[in-house]
Amino acid sequence: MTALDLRDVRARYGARVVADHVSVSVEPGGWLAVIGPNGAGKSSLLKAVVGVVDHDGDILLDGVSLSSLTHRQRARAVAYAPQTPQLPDRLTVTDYALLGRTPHLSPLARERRQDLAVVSTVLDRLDLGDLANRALQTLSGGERQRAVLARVLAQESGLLLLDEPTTGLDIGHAQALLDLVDRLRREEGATVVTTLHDLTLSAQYASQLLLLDNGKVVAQGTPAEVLTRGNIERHYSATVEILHTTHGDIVVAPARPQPH
Ligand SMILES: Nc1ncnc2c1ncn2[C@@H]1O[C@H](COP(=O)(O)OP(=O)(O)OP(=O)(O)O)[C@@H](O)[C@H]1O
Repeated sequence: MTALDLRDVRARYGARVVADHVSVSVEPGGWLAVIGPNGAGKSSLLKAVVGVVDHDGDILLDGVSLSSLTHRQRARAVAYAPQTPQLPDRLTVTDYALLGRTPHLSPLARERRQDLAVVSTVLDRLDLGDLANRALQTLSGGERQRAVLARVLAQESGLLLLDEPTTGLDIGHAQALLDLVDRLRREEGATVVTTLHDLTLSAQYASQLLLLDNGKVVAQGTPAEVLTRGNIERHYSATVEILHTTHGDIVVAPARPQPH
């Protein structure tokens, strides 16, 4: 169970600030979706939490500053799936997912039976069991995407940072993946932060949204508060309608502008 607090966080590349004044709290087991147009600073904000992009301000995990954790403590606490991971193509799916167990092993130790069991369960949950012995380079785009998630889930961290986890997945696999993450959140108390371009999915899975535009927080709150037609038209320059499923979930539908 991990609570995440960002207090006036600024993510920057040298002097170039790409996300500024970000303050948000995610309760243990909560799901925050960071949304916004291309280049808004979403990935950079996630990378600041992982520690691979410089930041100012405070990032706290259960009240403890991330900067005070050792590399190994951070690796145990935070699991991260980048948007475009560089994959070691020759590894099999199992060996790649086992890399997620590294923070749990003592230095130079080999993985234990227990680590193999964790990986095997994760692969089954992600519908990758049949591909366990295949080399990554032989997988389809969506299968590779799921292999990346397998490594992340095998890490069994309290905080999952997933940058565009549904990119390249068909609607069924996207839904299955988000459902699985949602189950980990509900049953095991994992705290989740995702970036998502699919606003409908962000509304249906996240409890809280943070809308970034050009590095600034322009809206934050529940999906209903953030996903208004005005906000989306203003910040994405898109024409949309906000609809609802029969269960009352928000659907953000592109509405082709009518010719005059
Ligand atoms: N390594 C880097 N060095 C300098 N600037 C960078 C670097 N990486 C990203 N940027 C810039 O930071 C800004 C935010 O990029 P970021 O990738 O965080 O946006 P994003 O909201 O995730 O975009 P997208 O939806 O297109 O993935 C962009 O202007 C980008 O050009």
